[in-house]
Amino acid sequence: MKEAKVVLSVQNISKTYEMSGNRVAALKTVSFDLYQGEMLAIMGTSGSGKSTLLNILGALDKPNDGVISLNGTVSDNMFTEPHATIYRGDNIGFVFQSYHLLKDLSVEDNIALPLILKGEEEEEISNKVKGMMDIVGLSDWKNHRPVQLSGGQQQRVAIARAIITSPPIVLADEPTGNLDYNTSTDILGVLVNMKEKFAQSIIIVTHDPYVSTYADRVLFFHDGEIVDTYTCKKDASDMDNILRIFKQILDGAI
Ligand SMILES: Nc1ncnc2c1ncn2[C@@H]1O[C@H](COP(=O)(O)OP(=O)(O)OP(=O)(O)O)[C@@H](O)[C@H]1O
Repeated sequence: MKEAKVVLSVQNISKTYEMSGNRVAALKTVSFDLYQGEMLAIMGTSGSGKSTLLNILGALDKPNDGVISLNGTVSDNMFTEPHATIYRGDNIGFVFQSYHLLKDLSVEDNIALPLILKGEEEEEISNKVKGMMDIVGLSDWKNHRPVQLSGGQQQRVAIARAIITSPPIVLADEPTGNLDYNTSTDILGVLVNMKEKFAQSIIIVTHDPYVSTYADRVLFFHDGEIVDTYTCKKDASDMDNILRIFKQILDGAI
């Protein structure tokens, strides 16, 4: 991982919310690099700033301070429209816990949507969607509506839709949060497969230590700060190490 290219560099990001006169420091000078082809898990206690971070990285929310550079370049306009929408469209694929599929569209059309919005040619769209449905194993379900699919199949559609435009970064917020163990394993396999095939970088927010064992690195958040980092060894010790660190944070030992 050391020689890999830095795709996203997050430097001293801070975010404070003000509600009814109360100030909440959701992120306090958070810094880290995301490498090309890396799966980075974000774990942490409730309210530690994980969703806030994901929203900022996806230009859905604006930090009060700090800098984000993409491939070594800082965009001053990243958080203002229309630049934020362009940044998202060119660079980010989103995967959510609750899939966020359009219920009236078929599997095929849900996956095609980002390409249609980008104004790609019909034939190009059709070829890309067909290829993607093969990769995620949904070709036989192409005319189904989301409601006719299992949770795991719906998340496969959501992943296919997130990466159909080949974004360099995928932001996944609890992507297996609604799925059972076997289906979670299946979906994590799809994400790892995608990252290996297309050298994408994935940030995955999770409460589940098992999910984090699929990552290359885990950042542990507490009270708006990164309090520990763990590089996965990709062996049976990962689960124990991740659980131990998380428990120490919950116990207040870190
Ligand atoms: N829009 C908002 N307005 C005010 N406060 C907010 C807002 N969004 C988040 N916060 C506060 O910022 C802090 C961080 O919230 P955030 O949702 O990022 O945490 P989280 O780690 O994702 O939590 P969880 O694991 O419970 O989803 C919390 O104290 C939360 O109450």
